Amino acid sequence: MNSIGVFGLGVMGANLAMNMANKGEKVAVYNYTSDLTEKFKSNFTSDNAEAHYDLERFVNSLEKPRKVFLMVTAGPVIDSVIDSLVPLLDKDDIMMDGGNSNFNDSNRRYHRLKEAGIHFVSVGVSGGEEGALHGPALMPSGDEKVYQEVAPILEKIAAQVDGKACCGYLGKEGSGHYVKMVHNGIEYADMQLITEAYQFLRERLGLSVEEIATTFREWNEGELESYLMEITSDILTHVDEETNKPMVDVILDKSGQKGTGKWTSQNALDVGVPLSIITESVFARFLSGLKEERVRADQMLSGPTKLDQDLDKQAWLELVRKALFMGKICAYAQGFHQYKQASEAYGWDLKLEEIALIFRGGCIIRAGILNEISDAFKADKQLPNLLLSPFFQEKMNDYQASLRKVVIKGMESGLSLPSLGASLTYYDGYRSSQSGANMIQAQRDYFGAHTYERVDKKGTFHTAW
Ligand SMILES: NC(=O)C1=CN([C@@H]2O[C@H](COP(=O)(O)OP(=O)(O)OC[C@H]3O[C@@H](n4cnc5c(N)ncnc54)[C@H](OP(=O)(O)O)[C@@H]3O)[C@@H](O)[C@H]2O)C=CC1
Ligand SMILES: O=C(CO)[C@H](O)[C@H](O)COP(=O)(O)O
Repeated sequence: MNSIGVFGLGVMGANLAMNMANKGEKVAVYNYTSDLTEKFKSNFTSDNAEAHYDLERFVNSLEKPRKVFLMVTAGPVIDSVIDSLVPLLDKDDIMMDGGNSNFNDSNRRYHRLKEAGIHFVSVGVSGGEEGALHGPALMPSGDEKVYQEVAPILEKIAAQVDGKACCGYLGKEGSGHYVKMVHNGIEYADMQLITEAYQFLRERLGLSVEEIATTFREWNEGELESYLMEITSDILTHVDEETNKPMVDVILDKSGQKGTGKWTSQNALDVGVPLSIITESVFARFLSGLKEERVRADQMLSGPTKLDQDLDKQAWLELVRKALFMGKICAYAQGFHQYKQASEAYGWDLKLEEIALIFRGGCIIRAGILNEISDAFKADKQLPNLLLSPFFQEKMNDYQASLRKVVIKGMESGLSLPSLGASLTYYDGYRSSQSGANMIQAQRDYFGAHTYERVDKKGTFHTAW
């Protein structure tokens, strides 16, 4: 009998199944069309992997309670796969969904399957193809007791950092997919911030692609150490064989997106979290999609005509490095604020320090600084915002002037820096003991008699303006 079944042998499913087999699990695999099953069989031979072409045989090859891991296209496909599996499963069997599913769908599926006596575990998966094969970050949720039954497999196949699996029970219902969704939001912000730093270095400081590759490699050895920094410096060393130009210059500047960043921003509006950096990163992808319009606008709309003197390269490199680090921390602060708020709103009891530990390995946003982020939430379970922890408070106080200089210089030069700009605006807004909201309240009361509170006495007031 097999200990687990993987349904879906696309990029992620095939690699996860190989990972499980390589770690000693007896894995049954199935794909709803036979082509990918054939491909899997020709790419991978192992005594631990058994390919099936018949769904019933696939299910019956599993030891009870059966554990089926779905790795198929997120959305309605998951529901149709669940529909096909439910009649073949027994009470107490366990279904896991590793796709990038919307957490609202996962909540619905959890309750629907519960009624059918089947346990549902949402498993956020990050790490791409390589991670799936060698060790992804896994973000599981559902019933804790049920998680304990699948934990030995999940924790074995996950990435390991300092002897700890990048996998752990996160909370009830579909909270695992929620954690993965916000992970992707942070991923969008991190990518956009690196891109803006790259644009500043190239377009304003005049560095060559090779110089930026070297700079990013050096930065990756310090506090900016991260997977995204590493792959960006590598991307910048690639040359297109056809044109002999840097690969990055032959790629069309229109970015795709599959929806998780947008969902993160949509949910931030629902739970009331200022998620400006991540949301600006989503908007930047939308703006990038308007390629033809942007080309037209470039010919019609003017920017600054004259740039000031040449900038001191060494000094500005350090300013940009600090600005990038600060932007990244502000993006993490927003993402973790969203976890905190959602945890309260949905009654999930998410452990922020555990989430940061899971992100340390396997996933796309893995970064050295996650140790400090975890420490900050561990030291103060009630910490309202990462920026208020002693470690990050000191960093922010030290780096804010750099971020300010880079944003001002970039904007003055006509560069569009939505996420660095949003980081600075967030930082200044968050540290403002006096916001402009008194004026908003006055305006609301003026046109709509919405009332306001006063600074000098308790109560609700209205003025006959
Ligand atoms: N790629 C990545 O980096 C990551 C992806 N994910 C998530 O993992 C999941 C799988 O992604 P990935 O492997 O990249 O995608 P692929 O496109 O490579 O694979 C999709 C899988 O879904 C199956 N599928 C599609 N339609 C149906 C259907 N109607 N019924 C049954 N099966 C179907 C496909 O089978 P067939 O080809 O035969 O149609 C295939 O096995 C997605 O939810 C994705 O969001 C999560 C983390 C990272
Ligand atoms: O989940 C992932 C990484 O963590 C997937 O690669 C996802 O597709 C990335 O999102 P997008 O395609 O919207 O950029």
